[in-house]
Amino acid sequence: MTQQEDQQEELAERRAAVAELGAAVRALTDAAVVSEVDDATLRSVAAAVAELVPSLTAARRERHERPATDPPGSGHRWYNPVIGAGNPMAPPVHVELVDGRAVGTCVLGLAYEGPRGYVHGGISALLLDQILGHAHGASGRPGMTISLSLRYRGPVPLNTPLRITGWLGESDPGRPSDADDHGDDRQPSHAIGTISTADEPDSVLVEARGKFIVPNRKQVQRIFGGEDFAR
Ligand SMILES: CCCCCCCCCCCC(=O)SCCNC(=O)CCNC(=O)[C@H](O)C(C)(C)COP(=O)(O)OP(=O)(O)OC[C@H]1O[C@@H](n2cnc3c(N)ncnc32)[C@H](O)[C@@H]1OP(=O)(O)O
Repeated sequence: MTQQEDQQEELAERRAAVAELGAAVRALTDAAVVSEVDDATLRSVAAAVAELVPSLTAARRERHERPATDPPGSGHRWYNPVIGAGNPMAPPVHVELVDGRAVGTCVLGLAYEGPRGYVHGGISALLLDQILGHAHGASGRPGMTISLSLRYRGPVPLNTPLRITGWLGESDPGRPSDADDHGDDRQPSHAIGTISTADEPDSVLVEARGKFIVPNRKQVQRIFGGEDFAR
């Protein structure tokens, strides 16, 4: 086996272990928010969970440090709060590119509740921001959101397969389209997204409109210390 194959196998192992822990803690979260067991049981589970923390934090990363799952150039985000299999707060949403559109699927449990039985509006915004980011990134220029507005047309049901779709709209006609003195394309991209149930994809429950920019060199330096932020 070559050294590169060795590294690939190690990476796959690491990602599988991270996804396993993510799924286990996600199941724990789901159990915690639906549980109606007695107080003594809640307290004993709380104590048992608290005892587990030090075994995880024995080796930890800090802000700006890459996790072992996401080596430079991979473009992976195993702890992303929407798509990351390793992040227990992520549903996680499974995203595919279909005919230039980003299409996400997921089921949201009671941990994401806003109005009783329905998804919290902030969670819908989180999901849409991410899917718009994928639609923008699909053009080969991953960017950052500079504005996001939502129209909540109908409540989004929990425990129901959902479909989240994002695509790019027309560019802003009021702005220059060519590289200017910043040396970058300064024209923000408009992205549009929707949430519906998988059963009724044409019935839009939430609609989002966002603007994305591709940070120029100075901005990448200022915000990310010069590292290619999308890779
Ligand atoms: C496959 C992969 C999947 C990848 C999938 C990944 C999906 C992840 C999706 C998650 C996306 C996120 O959540 S991103 C995180 C949320 N977003 C952020 O944190 C961005 C926070 N904002 C900032 O840091 C800043 O505002 C900046 C860097 C964007 C701009 O600040 P600045 O450099 O001081 O510029 P400023 O003077 O404010 O800007 C003046 C005007 O120029 C515009 N402008 C500024 N920079 C640019 C630019 N680079 N390009 C165009 N336009 C620009 C501004 O919008 C503004 O327009 P006007 O207003 O005058 O019209």
